[in-house]
Amino acid sequence: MHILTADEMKKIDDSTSKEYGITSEVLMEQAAISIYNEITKNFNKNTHFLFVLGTGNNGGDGLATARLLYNEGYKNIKIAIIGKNQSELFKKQLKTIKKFGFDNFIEINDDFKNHVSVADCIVDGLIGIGLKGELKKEMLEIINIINSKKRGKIISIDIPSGIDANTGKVFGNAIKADKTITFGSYKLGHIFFPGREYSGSIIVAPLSFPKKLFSISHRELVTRDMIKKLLPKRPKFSQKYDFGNVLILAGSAEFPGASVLSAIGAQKIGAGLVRLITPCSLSSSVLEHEPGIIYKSLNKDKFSLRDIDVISKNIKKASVIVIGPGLGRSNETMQFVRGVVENSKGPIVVDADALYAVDALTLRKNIVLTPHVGEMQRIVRTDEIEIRQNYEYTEYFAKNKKATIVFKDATTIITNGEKTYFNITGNTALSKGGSGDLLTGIIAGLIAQGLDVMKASIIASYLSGRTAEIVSSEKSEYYSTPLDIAKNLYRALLEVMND
Ligand SMILES: NC(=O)C1=CN([C@@H]2O[C@H](COP(=O)(O)OP(=O)(O)OC[C@H]3O[C@@H](n4cnc5c(N)ncnc54)[C@H](OP(=O)(O)O)[C@@H]3O)[C@@H](O)[C@H]2O)[C@@H](O)CC1
Ligand SMILES: Nc1ncnc2c1ncn2[C@@H]1O[C@H](COP(=O)(O)OP(=O)(O)O)[C@@H](O)[C@H]1O
Ligand SMILES: [K+]
Repeated sequence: MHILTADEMKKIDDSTSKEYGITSEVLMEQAAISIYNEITKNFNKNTHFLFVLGTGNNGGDGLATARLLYNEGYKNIKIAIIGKNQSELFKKQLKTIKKFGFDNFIEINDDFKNHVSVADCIVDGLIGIGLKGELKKEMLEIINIINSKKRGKIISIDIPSGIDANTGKVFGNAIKADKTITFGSYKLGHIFFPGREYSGSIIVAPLSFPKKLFSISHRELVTRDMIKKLLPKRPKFSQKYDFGNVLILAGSAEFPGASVLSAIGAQKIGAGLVRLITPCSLSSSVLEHEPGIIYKSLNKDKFSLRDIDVISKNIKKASVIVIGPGLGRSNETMQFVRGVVENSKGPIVVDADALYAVDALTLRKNIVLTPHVGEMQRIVRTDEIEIRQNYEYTEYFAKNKKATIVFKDATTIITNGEKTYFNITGNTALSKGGSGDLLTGIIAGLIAQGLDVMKASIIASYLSGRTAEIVSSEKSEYYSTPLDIAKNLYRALLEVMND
């Protein structure tokens, strides 16, 4: 499913109307029917509704929904309208609902708090994708009152009012919805925090937008369907060399565990051969965890440039190289990273400490960088909030450097600067040292099986997140560890395969 900016949505709306003759009035009626259907699934005719509406088309959707409910015998409906500049469609909807005999409009006065507190369901149609800048004071006060409500449900039309549809940023404050019903496709504000949290559960009502118009966007949500299509095939008439050879250059005396998780990740996702080379011997044997891994230590503290000669055969044979997890950041090691990248033409996953060498590397499309927030911030040299909420930085960086980036966060961005995918599986079970090392191994294991770096990164992000959800539903987000995720990867895999 594509993920849209507010402008892209407006363009699609425009083309649907001008090129296909399906007018905004028709789309608004469809939007209202979708909201009506959702509401009537969960509430009955005794429900006390309060529609809190702005005077744009988001408010227009609200008026049309209230009218549909009223017409079907839902009599406990109140409508509060905030604002002066009524859009054309809003004006029409206001006339229409009055024609149906509805007249229970309430004022925003001292009684408003009581109306809010007695409502079983508040429908928020204050502002949709038309939000401009910081909220005006009056709007802010109304949102504060609605959010302080102790009981009942809040349903937002299109996007919680106060959330920027392009970034998920909160402008002053925003409605904390239990559910959001949006139209056509997700907007970026639904999938980036804090907007993602304010949206509650999200329902996408298709309306009559022609599907092909959505290709205006180069951004997509990673879905189970997508993963099912992308998973590499495992033909029966094959052997280990058909599933690739992963070379992992990782670890140091200080961080022995990271390399093990990467190796296990590559092995568990189905790579034919996984070879782990660490500078020093690991304190706990990788072989105890996964005897199938081929393991060698160079018996030294850390990697340095001259080790390239020792491992050059392995570099040549590898279908993909992982470099970075637990490597350390000494100058010698950074030279080693550079040497490995220069000595290989194949795909490389550059992670963790190896990301410190990025400025000195000549990147290319089949090199994937997998920074977390701190690493990304350092690479693009901007502050944390900016980088977490501005996917365009990441896209620009990928394009500029001609590399593929997996920017790991609660919403992960996977981009080569031309196409961008957002993964939203996962939870705080992954907010633990080692989750990224595991992810890196899974990405490499998929590249080894013949996928390009984008596809491999999409699948790996989805599967590690989904496995975290499955495992933590039994063991809690506190208890689940990266090793638990690695050992349960099969469950997310089977879920996708059997879907
Ligand atoms: N696109 C589609 O395909 C379809 C779109 N549809 C619907 O249309 C919606 C978009 O409608 P839209 O463009 O009229 O804008 P909208 O979200 O109502 O916002 C404008 C209102 O917000 C107010 N306001 C803004 N900023 C503010 C601030 N900072 N602080 C305070 N107030 C602020 C602004 O007030 P003003 O600035 O004018 O005083 C005005 O009243 C979309 O979300 C969806 O629900 C559906 O019908 C189905 C098809
Ligand atoms: N709250 C969260 N929700 C979803 N995914 C998360 C969350 N926190 C972390 N993750 C994921 O967990 C992984 C953490 O990676 P990273 O910070 O590099 O770990 P490490 O370097 O310790 O191995 C990333 O894939 C990230 O997207
Ligand atoms: K809204």
